[in-house]
Amino acid sequence: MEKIHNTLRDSPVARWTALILLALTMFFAYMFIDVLAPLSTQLETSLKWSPDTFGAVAGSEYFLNVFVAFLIFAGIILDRIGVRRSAILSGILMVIGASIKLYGISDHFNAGGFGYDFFNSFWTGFPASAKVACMGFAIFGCGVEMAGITVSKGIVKWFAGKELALAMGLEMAIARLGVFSVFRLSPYLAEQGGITLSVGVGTLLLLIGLLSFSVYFFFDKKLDSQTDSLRTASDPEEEFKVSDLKAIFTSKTFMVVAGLCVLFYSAIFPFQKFATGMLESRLGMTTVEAGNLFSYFPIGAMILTPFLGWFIDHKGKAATMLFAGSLLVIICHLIFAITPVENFTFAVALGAIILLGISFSLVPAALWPSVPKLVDNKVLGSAYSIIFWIQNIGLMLTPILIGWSLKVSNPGVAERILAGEDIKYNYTVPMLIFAAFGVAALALAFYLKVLDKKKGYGLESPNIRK
Ligand SMILES: NCCCC[C@H](NC(=O)[C@@H](N)CC(=O)O)C(=O)O
Repeated sequence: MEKIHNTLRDSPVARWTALILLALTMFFAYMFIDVLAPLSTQLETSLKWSPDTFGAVAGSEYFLNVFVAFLIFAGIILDRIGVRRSAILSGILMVIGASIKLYGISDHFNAGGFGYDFFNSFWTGFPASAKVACMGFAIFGCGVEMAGITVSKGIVKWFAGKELALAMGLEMAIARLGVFSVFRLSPYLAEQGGITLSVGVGTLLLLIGLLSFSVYFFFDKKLDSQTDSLRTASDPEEEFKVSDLKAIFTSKTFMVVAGLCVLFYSAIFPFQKFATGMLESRLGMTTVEAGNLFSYFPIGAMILTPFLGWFIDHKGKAATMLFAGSLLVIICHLIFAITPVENFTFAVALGAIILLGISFSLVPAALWPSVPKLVDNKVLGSAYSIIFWIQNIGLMLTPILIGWSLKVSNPGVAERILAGEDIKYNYTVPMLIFAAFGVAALALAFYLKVLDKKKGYGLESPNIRK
């Protein structure tokens, strides 16, 4: 009897293999997200992308998700068609979007290739290459965010009641390894064969990611068929209805988590896009050196996140971790913002980057496995999609705000760089803005702790109950 009731998720080999397949695609996806991040200086000289153009391209990843509310639809689609089909759909979107972005920055397009004249004929202050890159990145953004919620729901499907936070922590660790790799690889590839080579390799890797999702498809199908055959007539699967979403939008605690998420991540992901430029400016480094230094950030997060996930599974304390992580992000950004030039040494920068890595482990490790404690499983895909959607609004606007603040707090610098002068931006104002996001996140983390205590969601309790 014991054996008959086992499904694929009860086999550690099967469920960890499923995790690796999902995480591998996210590894390549996270590489692609930041493939241009360490190349801001080259983009400014070769494609005439000023900081605000660079910020706009970075923010375009979220454009369709936010304004067309694609993410909300993606959550509904996920809850309706299930994890495996949603995974394939998201993988295809990522490959299409990446290919368009690749075309936009290619020499072929910029030498007057197909569509160049059209994209060069309007809003001439914004380069044609950036317009096409934005279009491609917006489509890629639909794919990567859909993949993110799909993978989260997939992990809950395989690991609920088991090593859920550890599995999510490992998936994020593998994604961080992608960010680390791209900060090393992208400047190197750009040096060898130009920016096109960096983005070209990133696009090719996304194809491999799509293949990995395709293999996962069969694991997921097998698990569903086993679960269906175990389900009795008296215990049918709960159908998802769009009206169920009301419960999510009206939950105060859920909205506090979503608010904390957008504020915290706005202080992290957009910072990643500007960090290399900031380090180049503050430490007088080359792009490659700054990229190498900053690559310790995702590595720190990569090492710590699974341990913290394990801790949450066995000991709990997720709400406390959200508070501690928010506090750390403020300290780090203030170090970057206000440490006087003579004290801002390599060691100080490295210390702040490591602290930021710890912060970036604490919050994600605690936040994502807490969501299933707040909502019903049948709306879990939609719950993740709503959090992502709110988060995406911040992730889209923040790079634009930071790029703009960098430009206006450094009057005339962009023009002097374009004229060939070797001068640097001052990053004080942008870094203070990042610190302010941290302060607001800390306030919400405190409120969440209060709410959890009052309403007993169990955010401080372990996931695995003995
Ligand atoms: N299984 C964990 C899923 C969330 C991971 C989280 N990513 C995001 O929040 C993305 N929406 C951000 C993005 O795509 O830019 C993370 O910590 O990486």
